[in-house]
Amino acid sequence: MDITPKAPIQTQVDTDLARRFPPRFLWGAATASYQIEGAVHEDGRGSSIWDDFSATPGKVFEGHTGEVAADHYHRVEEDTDLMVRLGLSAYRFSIAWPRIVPEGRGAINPAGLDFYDRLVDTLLEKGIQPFATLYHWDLPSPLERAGGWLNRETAYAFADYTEIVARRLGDRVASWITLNEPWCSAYLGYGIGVHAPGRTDRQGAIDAAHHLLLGHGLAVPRLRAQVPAGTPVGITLIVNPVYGADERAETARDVKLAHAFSNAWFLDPIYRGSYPEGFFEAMALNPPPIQEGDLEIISAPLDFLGVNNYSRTLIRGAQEQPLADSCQAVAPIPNACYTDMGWEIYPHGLRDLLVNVARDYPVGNIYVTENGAAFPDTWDGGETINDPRRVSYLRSYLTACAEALEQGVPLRGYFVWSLMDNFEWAEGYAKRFGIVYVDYSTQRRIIKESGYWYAELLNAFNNNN
Ligand SMILES: CO[C@H](O)c1c[n+]2c([nH]1)[C@H](O)[C@@H](O)[C@H](O)[C@H]2CO
Repeated sequence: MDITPKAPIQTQVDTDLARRFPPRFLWGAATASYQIEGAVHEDGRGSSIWDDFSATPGKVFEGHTGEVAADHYHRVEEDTDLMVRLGLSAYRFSIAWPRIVPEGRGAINPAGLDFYDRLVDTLLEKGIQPFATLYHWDLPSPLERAGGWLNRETAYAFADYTEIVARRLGDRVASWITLNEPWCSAYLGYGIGVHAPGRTDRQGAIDAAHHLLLGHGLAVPRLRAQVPAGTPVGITLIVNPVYGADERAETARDVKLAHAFSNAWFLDPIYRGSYPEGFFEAMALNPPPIQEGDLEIISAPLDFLGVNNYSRTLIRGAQEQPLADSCQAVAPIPNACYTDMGWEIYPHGLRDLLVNVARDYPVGNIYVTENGAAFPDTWDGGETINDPRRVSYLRSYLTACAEALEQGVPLRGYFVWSLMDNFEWAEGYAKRFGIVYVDYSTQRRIIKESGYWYAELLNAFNNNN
């Protein structure tokens, strides 16, 4: 049965592309609590570091905050109906720790659990698999006041929070993701301060990263104890393919450093039980405060790796020995295309990283848990928004996924970022990633051309299987 809405514009139906994906491949869209929910003062929700950061003048574009965002908190029915219209088989969302345990530790807020209970039940009623991320950056403010991820205790608080959520939702959530991109939390939040909590201490980034990883490792067994046997548990990491711009030895050296900084910093402890050799020296920093047994905890076996990828890094080596986080990325690249974030569009990078990660690490299954593009979409009041560049971006990156599958990569699903336009962190609402447009003045949702294209692709896939 063809359930897709008739697109008001003719979108080329990529039936050939759809045919390249195996039966039971999951097709989803992803969001995150602080970016879409709004309702930050409702039903007992506590404050998060992103409430504090966005309220701090100069931190977020034009002082934008997540106070209202896309008002998803009040629009679950409407937004899950949108997911049905798009033909999604899964939906990746994140749970706001401050809604569940407003102080970070201690008292539980029943209304917070009730909200996600309703969301999960609604998704299941509409035939959509819930993929829950436990932490997508909205740390409860009281924990930050106690040191945040610089404080080892936060890792234990995260494990306690995880158990509370899993006890309530564990019987219905299809798959669990502990952390979203701890690299961002650690480096952007504690190292260079462009994300919450806005600290600028590179050693702090190393220490925070360790405690985020420790929280992940502590949370895994607590999750597994509360969910049905076999429920997949994983983590989502940025994985950024790094290439050399030339054949010089210093370029090869710097590519290796940049890979350690971008990827192995987290992949190695999780999947190899140790940090990459020489990494802390290459950062000219001290190792984090590792305690006996930490790496065993951190490398708890997982069922899948969630990969977030949007672009690549191209490196031109510097003569002198650089720090790992100062390797000379090359930009702009002649004849390259860029999204509105200034990220190069390079779909081969996704194929290459999927092949390399599956080869180099025992990741089990892989999901692309985020991939998408920001472009300066505008709405003229019409039935849709023409965003041909996003259609082209998605077609090219999904082709890369198909190529990776054909090379044997155990890719089990793809989540487009994002279901709808939302609060893009320090960029506020200035950057639009959605396949659905949000008119923030009215909260009206308008499916973009890319949304109709994605729905047609999923429908073609369903018709093949
Ligand atoms: C550099 O790309 C990162 O992998 C990345 C990109 N993104 C992310 N991580 C985050 O997980 C999302 O919350 C962002 O909204 C999204 C778009 O910026």
